[in-house]
Amino acid sequence: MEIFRKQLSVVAFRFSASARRTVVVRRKGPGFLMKVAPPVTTIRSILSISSSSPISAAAEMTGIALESEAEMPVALKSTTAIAANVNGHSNGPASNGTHYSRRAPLPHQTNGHHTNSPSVNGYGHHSKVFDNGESPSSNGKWQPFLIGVAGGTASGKTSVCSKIMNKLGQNDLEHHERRVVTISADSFYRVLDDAERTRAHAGEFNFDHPDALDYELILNTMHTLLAGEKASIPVYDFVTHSRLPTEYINVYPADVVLFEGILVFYFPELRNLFKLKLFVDMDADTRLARRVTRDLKERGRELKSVLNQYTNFVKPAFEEFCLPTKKYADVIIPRGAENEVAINLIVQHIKEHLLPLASENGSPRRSMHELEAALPVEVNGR
Ligand SMILES: Nc1ncnc2c1ncn2[C@@H]1O[C@H](COP(=O)(O)OP(=O)(O)O)[C@@H](O)[C@H]1O
Ligand SMILES: Nc1ccn([C@@H]2O[C@H](COP(=O)(O)O)[C@@H](O)[C@H]2O)c(=O)n1
Repeated sequence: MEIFRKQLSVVAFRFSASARRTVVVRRKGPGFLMKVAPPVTTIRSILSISSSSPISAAAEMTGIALESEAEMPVALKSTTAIAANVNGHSNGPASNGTHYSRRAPLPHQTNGHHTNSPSVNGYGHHSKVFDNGESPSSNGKWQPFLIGVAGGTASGKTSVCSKIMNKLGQNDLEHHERRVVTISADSFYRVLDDAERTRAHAGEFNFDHPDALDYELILNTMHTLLAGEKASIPVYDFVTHSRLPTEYINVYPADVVLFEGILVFYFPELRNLFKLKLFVDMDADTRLARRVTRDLKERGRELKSVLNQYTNFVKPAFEEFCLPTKKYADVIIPRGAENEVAINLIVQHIKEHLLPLASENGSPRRSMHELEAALPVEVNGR
């Protein structure tokens, strides 16, 4: 059993779709790691997982031992800010015009075994088989692993994505080096005509109906990213209910794309692009309270209009269009971003998809070692 020594004081766990057991390792003071006997608990007490999920299947077989410690709270950002932050640059004419077209290797890929040598698809390490044994795409070419994150308004979708990014150490990387990006469906509200905009300012436009979104642009963007190309997406302004006219966000090719929004599971074609579907679950009272606070503070709204909009549109549309899509989720995350255990499980799952697998002996374990050398979360297992 090999123990990995890392700087962060985080309890971590090892969970693999192929693993049959889990070992928990806890840091006890600086430089000392202690193996603790894993209390076996059922994964369903931590998060809900639909029976069709690969995680579920493994968990059913496994009996997962988990422990968690409180972490520093993450900075919670507005959805648009997250999209801009994660994806890099608001590279409109006013920006410095820096464009990145190719990802840099991860630190562990420069140590000999996984150098950045070009492959048939031009993405170097991307031309690998995933560690769950599946091809990364149906035709054998590399494709990003698309993850959908749905949930009601203010349920914590953005915060969950932000935590995932933080735990994967992506926010500390240069934008062009990131292997995971988050996109928000908020970037894709369609352009309104004058009459619609007037209604929007009066809180009388239904932004929670699927027709409020520019679905064509969403699909085009997803297909662009799946083709491994850079996509440019609008920057949305919730104060004016419109796209910023001269700005856009460049989304660079990444291994994992998180796409979050209230209706991302509503459209069948979009839904079917997701390899993993997460639903962030939070009670309606908490969501309303958070939405009021956020909309007054960040979206330039008046209390009366927020409450009217919520009663007339947000709540009914949630029940009609969003809630029924919960059944499509592979993983349901109760309590949103507070649910460290669920988020850690998802992070672990993503890490396994980030791994370049084709190591010399083809062992996923060796790839895990490499990833742990590159990512700031302690993981041990086997
Ligand atoms: N655990 C939490 N505790 C307190 N406030 C939270 C928590 N999670 C999210 N929030 C706040 O609630 C609001 C909505 O969260 P966010 O993650 O943006 O949700 P969504 O993306 O689903 O709309 C934000 O203002 C955020 O700061
Ligand atoms: N101009 C707009 C556009 C959208 N909304 C509301 O945003 C909500 C979705 O964003 P979350 O971050 O809360 O998931 C949705 O419920 C719309 O009502 C808006 O108020 N104004």
